[in-house]
Parts: sequence; structure tokens; C-alpha cells
Amino acid sequence: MAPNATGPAAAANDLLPVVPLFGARILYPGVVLRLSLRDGDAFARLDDNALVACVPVVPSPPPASAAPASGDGAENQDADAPSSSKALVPRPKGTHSPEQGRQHAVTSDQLAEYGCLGRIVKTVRARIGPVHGSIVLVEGLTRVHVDFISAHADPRQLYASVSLLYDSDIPDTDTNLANKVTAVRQTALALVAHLQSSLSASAVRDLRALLQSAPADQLSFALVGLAELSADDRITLLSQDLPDRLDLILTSLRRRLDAVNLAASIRDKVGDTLSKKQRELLLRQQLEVIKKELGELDGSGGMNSRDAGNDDVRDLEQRLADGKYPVHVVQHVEKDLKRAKAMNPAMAEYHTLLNHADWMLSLPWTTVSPDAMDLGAARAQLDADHHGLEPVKTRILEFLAVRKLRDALHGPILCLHGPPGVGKTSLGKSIAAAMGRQFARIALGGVRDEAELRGHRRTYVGAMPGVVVQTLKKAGTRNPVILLDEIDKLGRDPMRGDPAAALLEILDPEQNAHFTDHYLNVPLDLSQVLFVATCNSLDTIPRPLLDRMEVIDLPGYTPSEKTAIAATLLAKQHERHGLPANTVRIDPDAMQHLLFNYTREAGVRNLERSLATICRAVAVEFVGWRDQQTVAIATPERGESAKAPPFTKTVRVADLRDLLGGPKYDDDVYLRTMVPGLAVGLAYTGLGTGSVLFVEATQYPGKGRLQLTGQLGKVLQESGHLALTWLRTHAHALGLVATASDLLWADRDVHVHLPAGAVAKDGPSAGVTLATALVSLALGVPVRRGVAMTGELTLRGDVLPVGGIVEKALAAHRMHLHTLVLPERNRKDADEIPKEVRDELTIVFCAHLSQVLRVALDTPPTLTLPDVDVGATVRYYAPKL
Ligand SMILES: Nc1ncnc2c1ncn2[C@@H]1O[C@H](COP(=O)(O)OP(=O)(O)OP(=O)(O)O)[C@@H](O)[C@H]1O
Repeated sequence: MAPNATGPAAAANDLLPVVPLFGARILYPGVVLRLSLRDGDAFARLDDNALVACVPVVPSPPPASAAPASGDGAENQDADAPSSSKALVPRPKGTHSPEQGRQHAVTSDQLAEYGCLGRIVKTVRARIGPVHGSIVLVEGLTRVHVDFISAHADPRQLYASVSLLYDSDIPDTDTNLANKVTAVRQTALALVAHLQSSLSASAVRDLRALLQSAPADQLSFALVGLAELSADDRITLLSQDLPDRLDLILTSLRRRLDAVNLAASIRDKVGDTLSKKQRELLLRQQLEVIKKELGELDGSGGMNSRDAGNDDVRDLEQRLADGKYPVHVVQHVEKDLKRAKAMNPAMAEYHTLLNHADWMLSLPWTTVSPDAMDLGAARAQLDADHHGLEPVKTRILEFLAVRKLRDALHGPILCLHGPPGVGKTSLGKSIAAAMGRQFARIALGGVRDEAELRGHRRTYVGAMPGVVVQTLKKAGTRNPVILLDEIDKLGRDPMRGDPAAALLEILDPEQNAHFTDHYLNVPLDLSQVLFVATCNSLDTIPRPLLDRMEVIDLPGYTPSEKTAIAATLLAKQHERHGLPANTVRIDPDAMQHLLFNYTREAGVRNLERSLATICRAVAVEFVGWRDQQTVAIATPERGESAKAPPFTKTVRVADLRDLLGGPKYDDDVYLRTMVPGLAVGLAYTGLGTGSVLFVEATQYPGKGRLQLTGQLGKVLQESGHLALTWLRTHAHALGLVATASDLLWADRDVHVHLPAGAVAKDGPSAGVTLATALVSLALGVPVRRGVAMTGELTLRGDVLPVGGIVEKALAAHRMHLHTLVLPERNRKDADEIPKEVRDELTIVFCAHLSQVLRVALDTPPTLTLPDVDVGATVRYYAPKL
């Protein structure tokens, strides 16, 4: 076909990049088209304002087998094509669907002869389906004839030499042409009037305005959607001059108008007999047309973005077809996609629907990892990962054994309870490895909103599934081991639902087979998931939640356990720092020094950090040594042996200061307990660790008042008052006042302080320590060095049991204290203290404060209390005293 004869034809000076356009997405003058280009597509990166030739790809001929024996087959098309458009790049075998065209090079003979000169208005980086790419807006400038196409080094990129085609102004004398323009406008207006019941008022207004204002030469282009032009006609339109274009669009508009009239008359006739489904179909078809039209007319390329959007829908449909999903999931996704298809992609809800479908298809509905239930291998795995922890490992193996016997067992949920760094998280990982399952972790610390666990309803802006669903997606199987980390730090906000309630459902085997995430809104089976929780403290876990779990205590490690673990950790650090095995050795004295003066902790986290610091420092020395070796080997005349012994570094006590800085802890417990009025207590912190607590008491002239400082909670303050009351009550028996009616410190004030002042403290277990400090002050007798105590005190001087005995004993042992005063009723708990620690401590059980004083004070008071037989009731666990 010759270039347009009615307008001036001008050849563009330069070769223009060709943007091939597939299907119905065609650029016309006056229209803005939105293109989705994936990274890797030809021209994925086009500069703003660049000129391009947008040329439609001619729909593929039928496959060879279906083609006529002779005539217009693919070969003949090639033969008929102008010589300039011969394939200059190899043509891939087979036919081209739009999708294929994306991935393979488009050949010049697949391109139409006419296209449109486009200018890049804007390029925005975006996600195109699953990959990165760009959204490019191209503005159509004028029609072009493609004169010549040449290939580029990249076979996917074609360049074209084009002639620009302009329409001449309609001369006043050409009434025929003016009449055609009027006829097109009127027919289109009539069509809009017929369709207006299914259009919004603003859409009708916009359409009418456009019909009145669109210039004659762009009118037909603006109406391709309304006229429902076929794919071939849309391409033909680019090659036609103005009168032919007007004829083509007028014919199509009239055909559509007739169809709409016919549909209306059928509808009238059939009336109410139309079934609901038919009505829906009809409405959807109408909606489709209207939206196509709107997309094209609003200039944002809505129609084309719809095509781009359809790609996403197609991707999801493909995933749905390829994957294995339960019926209810398939139904849900199909519903989502059906609704999305009927929508303009510019609508927010469109993306909501696709996101939802994407989430549904990403979850492991049917993928399970087979359980490797070899108990021997499980034991080996646990032993390889963790030194010691015998009771914990035994419990885990029992758990696995029962699970092996009863596959569908709704077993208890294990809760690993202990201070930081004792290996709770890594035990969770070992359990997963031992069972051959995937491992995933949910950090519950600070989760205050139920929706964080259960997701937001889809109606919320930016709604997402909850962490449970997200974690399951990450795990990729429906039976992973999920670690609910720090379950004791679960927050609570009365305004935002109770996350503990959601957790209750998640952990309840009766309910979790039908767990419903608000976002997904379909039941999700969590019954195959093995949940393992961790916590530092049991006090803050809501009771119903705690009842649902079986608590396994990890109270902390003894020095010998830590020394053994250090060997594993050191080997790990060698690997992490690229050091050959056994390069760093730690002398046993240095290890003890490291444990006592640098990392006095229940777990081994700081120990691991210190070992990492040591390895880093040694790595510097090692690199220097290795470089020297290389030089020595290269220059043997210097006399060094080519085979030097391997580099090793033994860390001794004296090296620790250089490697780690000064000690972080010292023997302050001993230094601080040399004066009367100072006692050492044992506390159990919210982190699940035992620690040493000092009580300082002093007195000065005043009015008999008691002052308590050190950020003490209400219970602790009351314990202080109680201790003073006991002392005053028994002041006469202790020989502190002359007669029973005299008040001790009537003209003095007493100040009791518990360092560290910045740390809040509370609880009743410091009662005996407070009383001991006050008695020591009143008698002027210091508390024995190395003695620590714990126990609640009653007004009568009885000592009541307290919690965290094992942790407190480990803390006392860490601080090198030798005697532990415990409540008599905690005797059973002392059996839990590791033997190694028990053997090195003297543990005294007391039922009454008078017994405590007798053990604790350097010079025990000559106390004769009528109701207590001191000698008979003081019992020693390991009587070394
Ligand atoms: N018994 C052990 N044997 C070998 N390594 C251990 C042992 N216990 C702990 N570790 C190591 O100590 C480090 C800290 O452990 P982990 O992070 O599991 O502690 P945690 O108890 O989960 O602490 P947190 O409460 O702070 O989360 C890990 O590198 C772990 O492998």
C-alpha cells in the first residue's frame, strides 16, 4: 500500500526504535498508551521524550498444518512483503502468541506496514507480575509508514526508517467529508444514549464532551473502543486516510448501534424471563465495552493497562492450573479472578483481588515434608547441636517417640523456658532438623494487636495476612516447626483485640485445624504444624495459654557445661572467621577467668561474643603470619624453613586484657560485705535469670522513720517495713534495748537501699535479706562473707518458699558465694540444682528468721525466742559449715 496520498509525507531523519504492539493495544495519534515492559524485554529502558515507532504485530497466520495447501500461507506472506521488510533477524519456529512475542524476537515481517510515531512521556519502575520492569507512557503523535526495518546487535531490537503521515485540513468546500464527521458524531452520541443506563453520569458527560471536542482527524481513533472495532480493523485504521477512516468507524458504530437496539428489543420481549445468570452475562459484556471505552478516552491508557492487568490475571490462572490446591481454595481464587477480570485495573479493588489470589496461591496447602522419625538420628542431631541439656533432650525424644507411635497425636506444645542465651531458639532449630521439617520463627515480642497474628480484613487499606500465614508461606510446607519466640513478651492493647486469644486458638489442637486468618478468610489447617514456644519468664504468660503448654526449664549452665560448650562455640567461630581448625586454644585458667570476670551470665551468648572477639584478633595475627610464610617460601635463600609449623595461638589469662579489655566483673560481693548492715540476697529477674541483690542499711539521728530507695515495688517496700517491725518486736530478745517496752531507734531514722538504683525491683523474696541487713546493722555485726539468702518473711519471722531456686543457686555459684540460705519449704526444689553446683555450695534450709540469722551473722545473736528451737531445726543440705 502506498503512503497516504492526502497528506504530506515526510521521512524521519533517524532510525527509530520499534516498539512492537500486540493484540488490541495500538497507539493512535492523540492517545496515550501504557506499556508494561519487563526487564530483559527489548527497549525495557527508554529515555523520557525519546521518539519511537509503535508498530502493531499482525495477528499470526494459522499453524502450518492448518494452513491451506497453497495460497496465502506464511511463506507467501513473506514473498508478498516489501523487500525492505524481509526478516533481517531469524524468525523463531512456530506461531506467535502475544506472550511468546514477549520472550522471542519479533521479526520485521510480523510487523504491520503502518504504525504511529510515539513520544515517551514518562517511565516508572514497577513490578510487572512476578518480575521487575517499567511502566512506560507513550503519547501518539502521528501515523507513520514503515519504510525499512533493520536489525540491531541485539536480535530483539529492531529499528525502522519511517515516513510521517499527516491528514490535511478539511476544505470548507468538502461538504461530503464534513457530513461524514457529523454522521460519526451523531451515531456515537446515539450509541452513548443507548448505553447510558449502564454508564455512570460522569462517564456519559465525559463521552459527550469528547465527541463534541475531538478534532475530526482523531475522532475515529478515539472511538475504536465504542465501535468495538476488530483487531484487523484497528490495524487497518492506521493505514487509512481521513475519509476512509470515517467510513470504517461509521460502519462499525452503526453495526454496534443495531446490535444494542436488537439486544434492547430482545430484553424487552424476554423481560423477566431472563435468568439471573444471563442478565449478569449481558451486563458484564456491556460493562466490558464501557470500561474499554473509558480506559481509552481518559487518556491514561486504561484499556491498555487493562490488557497489562490481564497478564497478571493470566499468570495467576496459570499458577492455579499448575498447582495442587484444595477445592475451597480453587473456588475462592476463581471467584477473585473472575471479579478482577470484570474490572478496570486502575481500580484499587482490582489489586486487592489479585493480591489476595496471589497469597492464596503462595501458601503450601498440600506440600508436606515427610517426617524423618529415626530416634537415633534425632538424638545424634540434638547431641551434635547442644552440649548437655540431658533432661531437655530426653523430653524432646519422648515427645518425638510418642509422635511416631501416634501420627495424629495432638501432642502438648513444648515451651522452652529459661534465661537468654541458653539455646532455646537453637533447640527449636534442632527439633526441626531432627524431624526433617522446615523451621520458621515468629517473634512475638511486642505483638500487641490481634491482627498482627490473624491479619486484617481485606477491606482495610494495605491489609495483609497475619504473621502465622506469612510464616507458613516462608516455611513452604504445611507441617513446619514454628518457634513462637518470646511468648512471655506478648503485648496487650484493649483497643486492638487480645493477641493471646488468637494464640489460644492457634495452639488449640481442637481448633487450629480450621484457623481463619482475617485476610485469607478461608480455613487453614495448622494441625500439622509443630509449635514450640520460648520464654524467659512464666509470670507474664496468660494462664490459659500457659495451661496449654508443657514447660521445659533451661535454668542456665554450670561453669563446666559452659567450658564444654565453649569448645563447640570456638569451633563455630573458627569457621566463621576463616581460621583453620584449632588455631585458637584457650588455656583452662583463661577460660575460668573469661567465665567469671568477663561473661558472668546464665547462658552462653556473651561467651560466644567474647570468643568471636578473640578469633577476630587472632585472625589479624594469622594473616600476618601467613603472608610472612608466603614470602619465606618465595625467597628460600633467606634461610627460613618452607615448612613452618602450623600457626596456633594459646590464649592465657594475661592475654585476655589485650584481647577483650579490662574485666567486666570483679569480686565485689566479698569487698562489699565487710561492714554491718549489708546483706546479700538472691533475686530472680524477669529475664528468667538468677542474680545477686545487695541490701544496704544505715541509721542516723531522726524520728524513728524508715526510708526505702532503689526503685522498689510495693511488695518490696512492704517487706522492708515488715523486717523493721520484726526487728523492733524482738529488739529486747536480741539485747538491743533495755526493756521490752523500749522502741529501737526511736530517735533515729533508718535508710535501706537496694543498688542498682536504675533497675526496678519487686517481689517478696527479699524479706529475709532485708531483716538480716537490719539485724546486722542493729547488732553492729557484719554478715558472713560468701553467704547469700532468699525467702519471704512473715510478721512472725516465718520464712516462706520462693521461686527460681535453681536459677538463684546458679547465680550464687557464678558469683563464687559458698553458702545459700533457702526456705525449708524449697527443699524439694534444691534437688533440681545441678549436682556440680550443689556439691560446691553449702545449702541451709531455714523455717524461721532466727535460724537464718544464726547462719548469716558472723557472731550469731544470743537469741532466745520462746517458740523456736534453733538448734534442732537448722538443717544443712551439705553440712560443711
Ligand atoms: N548447650 C549448648 N550447646 C551448644 N551451643 C549452645 C548451647 N546452648 C546455647 N548454645 C549456643 O548459644 C547461642 C545462643 O543460643 P540461642 O540464641 O538459642 O539462645 P536463646 O535461649 O534462644 O536466647 P534468647 O532468649 O535471647 O532468644 C547459639 O549460638 C547456640 O547455638
